[in-house]
Amino acid sequence: MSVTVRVPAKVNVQLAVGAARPDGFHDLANVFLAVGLHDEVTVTPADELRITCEGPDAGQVPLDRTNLAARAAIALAERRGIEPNVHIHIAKDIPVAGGMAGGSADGAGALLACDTLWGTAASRAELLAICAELGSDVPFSLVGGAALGVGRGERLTALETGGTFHWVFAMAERGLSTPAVFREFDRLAEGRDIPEPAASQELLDALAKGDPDALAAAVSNDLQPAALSLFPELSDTLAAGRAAGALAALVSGSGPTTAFLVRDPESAAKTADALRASGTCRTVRTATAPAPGATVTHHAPRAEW
Ligand SMILES: C[C@](O)(CO)[C@H](O)COP(=O)(O)OP(=O)(O)OC[C@H]1O[C@@H](n2ccc(N)nc2=O)[C@H](O)[C@@H]1O
Ligand SMILES: Nc1ncnc2c1ncn2[C@@H]1O[C@H](COP(=O)(O)OP(=O)(O)OP(=O)(O)O)[C@@H](O)[C@H]1O
Repeated sequence: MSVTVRVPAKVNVQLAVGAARPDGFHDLANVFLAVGLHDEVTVTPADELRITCEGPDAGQVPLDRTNLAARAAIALAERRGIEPNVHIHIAKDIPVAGGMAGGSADGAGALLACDTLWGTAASRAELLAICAELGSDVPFSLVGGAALGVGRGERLTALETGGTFHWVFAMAERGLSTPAVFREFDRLAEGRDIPEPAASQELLDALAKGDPDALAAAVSNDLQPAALSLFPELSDTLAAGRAAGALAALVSGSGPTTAFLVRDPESAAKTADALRASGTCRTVRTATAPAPGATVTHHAPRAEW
């Protein structure tokens, strides 16, 4: 028996960040949009917990119990008093440490895959609670679509989207650590009053209408100055995308992946070509949004030999 789950990456179309809380986290108004770049997580019964990973960034993925997919399997097994004896294979297409919630996607994917494999029948509420324990972005990886996340970003409200949005993503030569970017945000914010984070009504209306021009006018990312401070070369990538005619250019979440909103598939191809030619990034991908959340794509008995 094996189960495969497909899980999307995300881009944050608004990331409003409040002051650091006593627990070190920051309150957010985090508008997530799931995009059509995916990891696939396959689980198969095994003698002990084991992780393998394939894909261009596989070398950077931890294969021990710190992997979010392993932590998800362990969390569910502990709740049911069973052993997490499963082989987890990750086919990784989401950039690692790119600000697109790749590790979170694998956590949500492994959780849904193990629940299906083990027949543990967790409710949606229990799955979401386990996701929130694993990381702030993990609940969104499970639900996908578009959502507003408050608190650490883990308390979600689904959002309406009125159409398909076209995106181009430029992956950088190196990663950025999410905690380091939040620390840089705190450093840059020192001595300033930080307003309570709030979702922008213009942005929610633009999503609901499916209007790319209105969305482009409303996107914002409070972590962008911190990401650019740690990785100044990203300004060149943003400038290259803007010069190619992107409607909006922004850092995705904590970066360093940069995201370009474009009007249609033709503009996506043109912007992607210009970014590739600019020599300011490692790889370039196009994708549409919103994409569905974690989905079981394969659930079958192991082939008989
Ligand atoms: C930047 C985003 O990707 C935007 O969606 C998320 O806020 C980060 O989500 P994530 O990677 O799932 O983050 P977590 O694993 O929960 O936390 C990693 C670290 O990021 C910082 N962190 C994260 C979320 C948050 N609301 N405030 C924070 O300050 C903390 O230093 C934390 O120790
Ligand atoms: N399944 C996983 N895939 C990738 N990285 C993982 C995984 N599990 C744990 N990690 C660790 O998490 C770190 C961040 O990886 P990840 O790809 O999730 O970053 P990210 O996309 O920037 O995250 P986010 O957008 O949620 O802030 C990696 O450097 C790695 O050490």
